[in-house]
Amino acid sequence: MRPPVPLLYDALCTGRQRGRKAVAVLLDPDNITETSLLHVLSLAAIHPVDYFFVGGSLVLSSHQAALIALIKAHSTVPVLLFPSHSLHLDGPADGLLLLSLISGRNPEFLIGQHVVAAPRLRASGLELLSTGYMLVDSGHPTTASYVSGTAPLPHDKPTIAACTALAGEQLGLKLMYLDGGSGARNPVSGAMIKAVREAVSTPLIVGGGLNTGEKVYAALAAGADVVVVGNHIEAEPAFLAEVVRVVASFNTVAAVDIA
Ligand SMILES: CC(C)=CCC/C(C)=C/CC/C(C)=C/CC/C(C)=C/COP(=O)(O)OP(=O)(O)O
Ligand SMILES: O=P(O)(O)OC[C@@H](O)CO
Ligand SMILES: [Mg+2]
Repeated sequence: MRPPVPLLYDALCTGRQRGRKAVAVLLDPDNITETSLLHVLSLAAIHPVDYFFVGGSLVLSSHQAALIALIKAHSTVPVLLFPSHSLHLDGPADGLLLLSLISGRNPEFLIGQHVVAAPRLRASGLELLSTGYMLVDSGHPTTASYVSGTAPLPHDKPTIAACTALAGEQLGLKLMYLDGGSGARNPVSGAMIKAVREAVSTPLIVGGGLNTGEKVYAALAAGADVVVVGNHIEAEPAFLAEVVRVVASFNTVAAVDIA
């Protein structure tokens, strides 16, 4: 099968070149029902978001494909699978964050899962976005670090994160994702985001514990191109409006700069 045209990746790169910031809402199939999803979709119709990421560290529920179909029935926003395992590939998504957990030293999450998934991924026709995924210590163990059996990057070591991202870029990974983990008590620091931003030229995604407008602002100001918000929108869907407002404030400035 011919690989799909890299529409999502091209849009990310173009957005980055123009200084445009983006927001992704993370929908965890284990924490969302059809009713709560419809509510988020109705809010996103008023406060437009750029991506829906769908995934979770465990995914015990079996309705991931149905949830994605529901998104597709109500929204044109691209859906990217954000799988933590090669078992979590179902649903009519547009693309997939093909994570390699470069902050860890567990071969299963650096290459093992990918080998198992490769034939299915090729047959899926999904746009694959190869992503250097870095878990960062957020003050307490997160499901993602526990499930992957890896130590996260130390919170106060931006240089290690920068070298890790640089190595990932040199290996050909096209996106970098700094993640404090779902529900992180402390989001990734501005110093670490800035260090990674300066080290690589790939688009940079930042998430984990972004539960106030100020934290979203700080991540974007430090150099994130895309912010991901999951838990706090699950708990308080109205937060979506605030996140979108903060992201839009950066894009207004970018538009004025270009004009
Ligand atoms: C190659 C394929 C298809 C899969 C491998 C994917 C890899 C390497 C994953 C890295 C390790 C990992 C466990 C990542 C978690 C990513 C994820 C979906 C995070 C969001 O889940 P959370 O929301 O943090 O966790 P909860 O489920 O606790 O909410
Ligand atoms: O759920 P939150 O804490 O917003 O984190 C989002 C995401 O980056 C986790 O992988
Ligand atoms: Mg979650």
